[in-house]
Amino acid sequence: MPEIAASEAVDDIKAPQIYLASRSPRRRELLKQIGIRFRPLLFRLPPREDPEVSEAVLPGEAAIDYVQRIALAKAEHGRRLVTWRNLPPCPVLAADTTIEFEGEIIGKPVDEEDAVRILKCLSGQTHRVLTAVSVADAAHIESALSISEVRFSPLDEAGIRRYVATGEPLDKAGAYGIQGGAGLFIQHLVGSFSGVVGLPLFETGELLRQFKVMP
Ligand SMILES: Cc1cn([C@H]2C[C@H](O)[C@@H](COP(=O)(O)OP(=O)(O)OP(=O)(O)O)O2)c(=O)[nH]c1=O
Repeated sequence: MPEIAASEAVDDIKAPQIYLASRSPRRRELLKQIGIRFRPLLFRLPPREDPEVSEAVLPGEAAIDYVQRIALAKAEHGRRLVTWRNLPPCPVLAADTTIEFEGEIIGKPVDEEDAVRILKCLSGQTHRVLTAVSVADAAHIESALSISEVRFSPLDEAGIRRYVATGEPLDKAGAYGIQGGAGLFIQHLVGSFSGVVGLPLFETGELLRQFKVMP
């Protein structure tokens, strides 16, 4: 995990405004973009069979409920870590991103073939990207939701396979990164670019103002 180790050194600052309960390099970059001083709480990946926060979908759960439930659970987990580690009090921020297509929830691909299957589904179609952000301090927890519509151009199998071979889709909901090579696939976006990347900056700013982190 050199990516995490590198940002660990850069972001583990002495006087954070918030704690970040996320391992996503995209969320770290987006927080830096708006000048928030944050201290990451999560470093090494938990074992797959024992995740810190279960991301299993409940039977019949809608994407809009799912994404908000998981963002809240991640923020609550971060808040517990602050208590267990006896860290100075600061709000904790967490987020979750998921894709909704034809009523189905699409998360991260399990492997390359799954990424190919997902991208074939999204090809030539419009899907929704939902990102929920939650901020918690000892007394409160508040959340915001960003929903964007993304239209993919029709993709051929060879193009999909070339993209999947880059490795970019594997750690991303919907098996693509709008901020990366998949930018070539996006015909139309209605909503929040930063929300699709994993942290909607407008909604995040509003939440951070509620917690007096930003003026
Ligand atoms: C659709 C899309 C998703 N993504 C990413 C954002 C999220 O990091 C990821 C969805 O997985 P998440 O479970 O939301 O987040 P994560 O596991 O990466 O990080 P953490 O739980 O530690 O905060 O997909 C992109 O980077 N670009 C895109 O265009």
